[in-house]
Amino acid sequence: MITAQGLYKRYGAKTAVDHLSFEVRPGMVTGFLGPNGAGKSTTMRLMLDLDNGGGETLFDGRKFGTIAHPMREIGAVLESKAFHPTRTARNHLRMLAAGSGIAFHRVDEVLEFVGLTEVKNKKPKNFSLGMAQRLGLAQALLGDPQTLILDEPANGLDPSGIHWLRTVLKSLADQGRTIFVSSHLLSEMALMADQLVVIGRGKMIYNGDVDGFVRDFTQSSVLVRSPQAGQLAELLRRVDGVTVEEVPATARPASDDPAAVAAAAAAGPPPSPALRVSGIETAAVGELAFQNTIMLHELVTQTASLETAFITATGESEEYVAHDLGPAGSAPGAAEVPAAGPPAAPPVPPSQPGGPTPGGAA
Ligand SMILES: Nc1ncnc2c1ncn2[C@@H]1O[C@H](COP(=O)(O)OP(=O)(O)OP(=O)(O)O)[C@@H](O)[C@H]1O
Repeated sequence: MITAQGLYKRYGAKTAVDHLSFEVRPGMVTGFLGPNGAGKSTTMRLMLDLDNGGGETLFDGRKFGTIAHPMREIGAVLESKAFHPTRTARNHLRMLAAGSGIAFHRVDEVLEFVGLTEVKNKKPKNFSLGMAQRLGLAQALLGDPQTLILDEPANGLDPSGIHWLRTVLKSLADQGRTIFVSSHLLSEMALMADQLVVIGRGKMIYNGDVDGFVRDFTQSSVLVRSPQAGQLAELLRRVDGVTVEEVPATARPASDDPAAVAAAAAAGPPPSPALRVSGIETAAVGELAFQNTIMLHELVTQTASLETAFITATGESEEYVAHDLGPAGSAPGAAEVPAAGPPAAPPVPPSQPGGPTPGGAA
């Protein structure tokens, strides 16, 4: 169990972490979320006594500084490439093992576990970000610790690496360990985390279970499909606080397109009309339909995603807000370029997901 009390950090006039208190319980994965610059890394550094600031963090009742061999109790990765520049991956871990009284055979075990056996005699300075993350996790697991604190461990991993990481962290939690992990991959967090600590501008926004976060910051709705949708909509609109929206039917193919007509025929009759209803429980929609002998073809609760909840919860506390990019050449004076001058540059396209990022990591 981690107990953080009143964590606080200022950089000059800026308060990076503003009196944060929370608990991270064993036997589950706790996700640590917040927009860029929210104070996640600073909080993690404070927890591990790597930064000066206010507040106190206890690990199973003890301060980090009083633990004789921290690596054997707390495994942490805060920097993805914080390795010795000239040692091989294996020697880097052997050096750490020696310092904490950990048997050398454990080094080969953890390297095997994270899939780096083939490159164990290579220098990590040449590792990709994903390989560095794996080595970081190997380092954190070296002392078989009860507690793991990981800052963005999925950063740089490929999809199968991310899947593997999720399986590893969940199984470590199932063994009763305490796992505190930050990530910007919300879909991943939705699959991995049981509890969440969400911060914005250094302040606590939410501390509790994942479902509660989505419930608190989004509105769920009910999708109901019925051949008598119009009649049901009328009844629902009479209930206080209920809003009803008609869901447009999927566009039908143009009748003169033989391939589209054949595909539509193969797909069967069009579905009955649907309504999206908010402000009422799913069961109550079903009961209202039943009492009025309205036939239903579908009745389902639609829950918003963790991403939607995150954007709603942290929208006000985003530190870095993007703005629209105008077309190149729209700067003052651009219009005054003489017609005989060089042609204007084409508009800058928006960056593609996964595309190169200036100055970004390889
Ligand atoms: N060494 C420093 N000197 C001055 N300001 C700093 C320093 N380190 C962090 N900050 C500021 O403190 C705030 C919190 O930073 P921090 O890196 O903890 O955020 P974060 O949530 O980890 O962000 P990200 O998701 O982008 O990694 C930011 O406004 C940052 O600019």
